[in-house]
Amino acid sequence: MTQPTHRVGEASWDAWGDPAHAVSLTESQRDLIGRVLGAAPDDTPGRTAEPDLRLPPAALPEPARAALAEAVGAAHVDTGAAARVRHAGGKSTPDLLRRRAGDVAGAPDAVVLPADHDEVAAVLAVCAEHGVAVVPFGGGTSVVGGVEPLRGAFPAAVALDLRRLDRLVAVDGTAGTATLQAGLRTPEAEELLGAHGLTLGHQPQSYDYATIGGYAATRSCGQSSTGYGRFDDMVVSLRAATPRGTLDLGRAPSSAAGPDLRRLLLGSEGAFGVITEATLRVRPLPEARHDEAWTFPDFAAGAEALRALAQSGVRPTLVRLSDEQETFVNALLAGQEAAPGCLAVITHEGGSEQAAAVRALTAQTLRRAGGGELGAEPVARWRGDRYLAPYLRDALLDAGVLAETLETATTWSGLHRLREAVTEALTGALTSGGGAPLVLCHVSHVYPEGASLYFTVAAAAGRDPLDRWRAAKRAAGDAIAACGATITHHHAVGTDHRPWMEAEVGTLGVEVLRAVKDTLDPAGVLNPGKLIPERS
Ligand SMILES: Cc1cc2nc3c(=O)[nH]c(=O)nc-3n(C[C@H](O)[C@H](O)[C@H](O)COP(=O)(O)OP(=O)(O)OC[C@H]3O[C@@H](n4cnc5c(N)ncnc54)[C@H](O)[C@@H]3O)c2cc1C
Repeated sequence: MTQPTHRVGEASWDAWGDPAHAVSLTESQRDLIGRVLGAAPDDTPGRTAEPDLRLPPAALPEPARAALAEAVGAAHVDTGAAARVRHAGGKSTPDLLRRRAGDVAGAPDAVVLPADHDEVAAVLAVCAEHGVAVVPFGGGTSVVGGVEPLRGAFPAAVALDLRRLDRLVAVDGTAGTATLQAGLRTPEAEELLGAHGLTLGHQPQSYDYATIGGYAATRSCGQSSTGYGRFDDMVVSLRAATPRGTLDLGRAPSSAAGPDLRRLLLGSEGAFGVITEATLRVRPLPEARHDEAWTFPDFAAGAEALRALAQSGVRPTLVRLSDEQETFVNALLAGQEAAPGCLAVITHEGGSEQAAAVRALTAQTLRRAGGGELGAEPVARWRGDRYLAPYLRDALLDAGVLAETLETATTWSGLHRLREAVTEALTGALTSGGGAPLVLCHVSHVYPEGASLYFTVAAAAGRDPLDRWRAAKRAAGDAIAACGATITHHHAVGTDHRPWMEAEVGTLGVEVLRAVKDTLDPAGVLNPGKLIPERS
């Protein structure tokens, strides 16, 4: 059984993905949105056409441009408007709102496309010498401001686009590992691995565009994390270029040789170095997959069932539980009658016998916890739409709806308090004359000790949707911190979560991060303004 390998075209500059997959809302969806949220497209700022964008002239000093051209070849230093606009930021709703409004003033001064590790190292040396900020750019799917081309103290910034690092370097079938270059996107990585009968099993919703290097740099977590693990847990070794030289980290499946320095690069978000390749644990392509949807009377019962499952040691591949509101809204959007209760999606992949055995054990646990089986069909529907859902956000923005997501994680003991607190914060911040927002939530990843909560918010955009979202995000972030939960389970820190980093790791923790940065990047050119809080 192969993993999805469909190819998508170049992503749109002001929307999620391939314009060929753009969707429009149906009349009844529009009607529902108008009635429930009081949203209307006419109330909302329109969309700027690409030819009407006003881009400031590229400010890259000529000696720096010439040195970069020498490092990677003149054809791979692109100062053209199209390239600069497509590297102006990531794919959060605020990113898209800014670009739709024609705000690309912060676009990088050039896009640099190295071919290999040595060229990446050469680019970093040039940028450090000439004082140019350098923003590593994988798929550009960051939703936390991670690829915003901030200049920091420097007059210019370049986006370091890793797309030319796109090779499967080696496969060790005996060890079950594969070495992949950082710029490989998931569909291409899976196609290369599939030819060897292998898979990574990493399936975030940004699957079509995100890259191996981006996953490592953000500690990404795919939807099948229960079975395949988080991305950081798949990493056996890493190679990274830094302004001070190369780091080759990891040489055995496990080691006691001091603190695990791989973990310094995992989640370093381009602030410490540029990951150029990773050796990853891979798995045989699954022989079988069993999909099963379950229903629970309410979210509390569903969460309790997932806790029992996670603590039983039985590991399905994918576990996800929507709350009552999300279950209801998803059914309406699919044009179906909404049943009461909460929907859980569970899948099992692997060898035929193993997948069947785990499925039976899962069913036993969930039945005992009060779950009812709904069969495979709701999962097939969810699976068919899961990589298309982000296109819906663009259609909602067009329809005058502010739609965004955020995520966090905590222990099972704190889960309900966290869900309530974040829901209250978002509802309080986004309730206005137009009505209350919709706040939907699901458990997206489970662990024996706790789970992550993923919130989807929809509200009338109004005249200043950016300002509305900023206030809502601030309220939600404060609520998360007050609950003692993590500010991010898998989206990373970027610019957006920086204000809560000190609460997350403590003052001394921030100092440690600064010390590492000062050692690896003494000029401070790597991805300024991300991850590490400003010195006060
Ligand atoms: C619609 C949508 C759905 C998403 N769903 C998920 C999900 O299910 N799970 C999940 O984990 N995330 C998800 N994300 C967030 C995002 O896809 C992840 O953070 C992903 O890991 C980013 O990969 P990328 O290649 O696009 O990195 P980019 O966005 O290009 O970069 C992210 C950060 O990493 C740095 N970086 C990139 N490449 C390198 C490198 N080689 N070396 C050093 N630093 C580097 C960048 O400078 C930046 O700080 C989603 C995003 C969107 C828009």
